[in-house]
Amino acid sequence: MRVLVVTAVPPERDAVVNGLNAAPAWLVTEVLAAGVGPAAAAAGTATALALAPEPHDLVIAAGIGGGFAPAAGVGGTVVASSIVAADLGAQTSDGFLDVAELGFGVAAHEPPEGLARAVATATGAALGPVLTVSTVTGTAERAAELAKRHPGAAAEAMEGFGVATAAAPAGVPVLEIRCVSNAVGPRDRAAWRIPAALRALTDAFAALPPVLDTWRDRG
Ligand SMILES: O=C(O)c1cccc(C(=O)CC[C@H]2O[C@@H](n3cnc4c(=O)[nH]cnc43)[C@H](O)[C@@H]2O)c1
Repeated sequence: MRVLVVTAVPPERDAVVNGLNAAPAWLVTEVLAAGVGPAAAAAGTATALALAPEPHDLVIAAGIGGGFAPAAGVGGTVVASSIVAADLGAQTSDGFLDVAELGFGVAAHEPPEGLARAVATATGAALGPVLTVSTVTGTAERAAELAKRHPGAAAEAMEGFGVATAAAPAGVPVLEIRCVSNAVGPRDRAAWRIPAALRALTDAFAALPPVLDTWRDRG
């Protein structure tokens, strides 16, 4: 089974690689640090899929992220039930219109439901929408606006929708796994707990192989 994991930065890539270091031989993984933001993520994912000697069975967007209270606290893990483009659209006098409402395609990609649920169970993660934003939320007002528009939102990060957009035309299923380094809300960079989130990322990927083993046998 071939799995492409796309992170943003090298420390995230290394945390994923550490989690996979005891993975069984049937699980062949390629782990990228493609850059920050949806455009870099999409470009990196599309290139890796196109250059692969054999097709991939699964793509996983992974890394640290902001958590929405109370669903996801710092140090916790979130598995995406949907991967949502949360700030791609148009601001109007009646509010935000997403890219689907504008008639330009989809505003969310859906991971395989059973797989996402099984990964959440195996990793002790919350299962909920993960929002992709190009601008990190920095105020309570923006956090409340996003939470209202996306009921149940569990996390935000900057790459998932780009990864999923590149995987979709290749017909490759996609997951997103985020480990929470900070709360979504007023900006307080000093409060980000990056080492704890990276440790959680390693733990999440160490727990993945048995779930993928069951999934690849699904028939
Ligand atoms: O400084 C470091 O050591 C370091 C190590 C790993 C990652 C970073 C990053 O700054 C990664 C940026 C990455 O993080 C995601 N992220 C994290 N929190 C949020 C958030 O509240 N809202 C949106 N994105 C967030 C995002 O996906 C960035 O790519 C630094």
